Amino acid sequence: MIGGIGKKFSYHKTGFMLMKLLHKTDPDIIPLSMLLSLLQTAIPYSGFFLFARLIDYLTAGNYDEALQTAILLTGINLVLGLLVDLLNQAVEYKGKASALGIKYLIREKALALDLETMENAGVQEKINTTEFTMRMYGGIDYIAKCYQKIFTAVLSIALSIIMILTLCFIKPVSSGVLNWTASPAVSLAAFTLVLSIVMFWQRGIRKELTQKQDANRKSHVEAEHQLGYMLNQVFLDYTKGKVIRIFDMKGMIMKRYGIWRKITRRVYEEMTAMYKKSITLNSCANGIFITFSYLMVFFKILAGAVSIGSFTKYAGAMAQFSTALTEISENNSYIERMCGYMSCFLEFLELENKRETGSIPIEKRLDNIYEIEFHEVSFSYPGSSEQILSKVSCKIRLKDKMALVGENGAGKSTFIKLLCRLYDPTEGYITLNGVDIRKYNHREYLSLFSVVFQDFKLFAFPISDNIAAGKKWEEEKLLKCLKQAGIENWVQKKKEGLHTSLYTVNSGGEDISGGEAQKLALARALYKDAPFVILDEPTAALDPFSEYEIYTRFDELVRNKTSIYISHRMSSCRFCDDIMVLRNGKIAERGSHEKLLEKAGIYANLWNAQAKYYI
Ligand SMILES: Nc1ncnc2c1ncn2[C@@H]1O[C@H](COP(=O)(O)OP(=O)(O)OP(=O)(O)O)[C@@H](O)[C@H]1O
Repeated sequence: MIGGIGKKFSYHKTGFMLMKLLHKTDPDIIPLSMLLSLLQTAIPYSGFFLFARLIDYLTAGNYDEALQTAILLTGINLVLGLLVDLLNQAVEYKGKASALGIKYLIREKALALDLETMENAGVQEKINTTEFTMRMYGGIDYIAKCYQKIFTAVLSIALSIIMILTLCFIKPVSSGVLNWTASPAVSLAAFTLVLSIVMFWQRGIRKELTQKQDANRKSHVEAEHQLGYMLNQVFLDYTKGKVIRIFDMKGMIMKRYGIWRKITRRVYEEMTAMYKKSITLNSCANGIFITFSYLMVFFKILAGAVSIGSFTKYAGAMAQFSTALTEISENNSYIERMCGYMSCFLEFLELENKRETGSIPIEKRLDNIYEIEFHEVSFSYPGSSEQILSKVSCKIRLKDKMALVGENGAGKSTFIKLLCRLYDPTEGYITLNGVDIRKYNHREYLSLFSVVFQDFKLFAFPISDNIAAGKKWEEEKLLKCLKQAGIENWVQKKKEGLHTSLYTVNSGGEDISGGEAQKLALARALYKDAPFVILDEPTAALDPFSEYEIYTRFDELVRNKTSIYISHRMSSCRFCDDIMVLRNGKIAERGSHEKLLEKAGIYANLWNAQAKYYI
């Protein structure tokens, strides 16, 4: 399932799978948490037994034994308390470290997935939901903590049931009405009845809470996502500051922010009211059970079934039982809330890379004889019915300089995305040297292309990492590519040279102009030295001199390679051997510059329209 916040897994199945994942990242956490639960349970119960004994010794006047019991009680409490503290810290620390490891897993998967899947709105929603949940409510370590608390509560319940049943079955020694009220049959029946009422009540409270959480989930995630966008990419993104000021967008931005803030506030208020209600109702259920417990023990003491010292033991066990029921109910609600969100994370991890279908390696050819052909290729973007390309068939001629021309939105960039297999055709297929490109190993196939995208992206990393794309770089080759792109002098003037960081002005980096950035993007494409060079509007931000230089060096830049050039500057297309004109999703015209002018069709119209302004 790709789209939306799904509920593919049940809450506890999600929880179980998350715990498995946590166990994989650190196999110690779960055993340590279980040990912690055992110790946490041992503290109150050892206390109940020893305290009961202490009171009995005191009431019987056995002061020596009373003193020994008091010392034992204090010692056990001290040792267990210390161990619980140490274990708690270890589990907490390990949990946080694993949560970071799991965050790393998300980022690694996001980079490994194919672009088509990552662009899908449903997938983005899954990532947003996971990130938001971990930020707002804690990560998988928090869910593990809830499970640990539930485990402690279950242990506590098991011990208290044994004690309560023992108490129920102890027969009174007195006669009359007390004999009847404290009899095992009545004690058992009363205990079962009160327990059923309390459990039924708590189940109702939890169900209502879960329904409310489910209803609020979608709007909550969307509102938080919008607020996150406003905060990180509008208010704090100084590069948008000039547009905001020139177009006086402050009012509009604050209004939008206000709307989303109102939605989040409403969600929080509703959830807080619901939590308050559930805590109050749980406390009432708790109160009923504790009152019943005290009465039962009280009757047993009056009927002579147990000693006065046993009051603390049995009443304590019953109070523990009731608290443990509430703990289970509350932590179950937290788990349901978290797992409701975090099931998205598991669905995201399950997504498969659509591009990892092929395995044929790409033949390494020094002669660069790679021939690509489109066979009746049609394409619509996922989720859209609009056909961007329709039954396009064409061969990209070997080592030609080809130009792709067409009006805005004609599908030129889409053609390139299909060629590089960032997307697969909806119909038809593409071949490389006669073999369907889906059969090739995708990473190897991608290595054939060097592209300067229209929206080329540089990163706030050093220039060297931007150009060599993080690979081990050779200085000489790097400088040569920078020179070919016309930006070598600019880089050499920088104090840090190739190590200069881009954009991070606040921490010693360099802010760069649009044209400089485009030249660096061109240098990156040249450094890759792939057999296909694709340049999508590569000179749009360049000044006339720089553009002229690139054109004159174009032959040298793409020598011995197949190149595809996309530009709305028609004059640049004349350098190309083959021009393809796209219109309405089809190849409307194809030929050399001279041939297409002669044809007096779309290309000639585009050429003449532009030529008019340059005469
Ligand atoms: N990721 C996407 N999802 C949906 N539609 C898209 C996506 N990318 C592009 N389109 C649509 O596909 C059509 C072709 O876009 P494309 O970018 O291929 O055109 P182009 O010829 O390169 O345009 P331009 O000359 O303006 O750069 C456009 O209508 C565009 O809105």
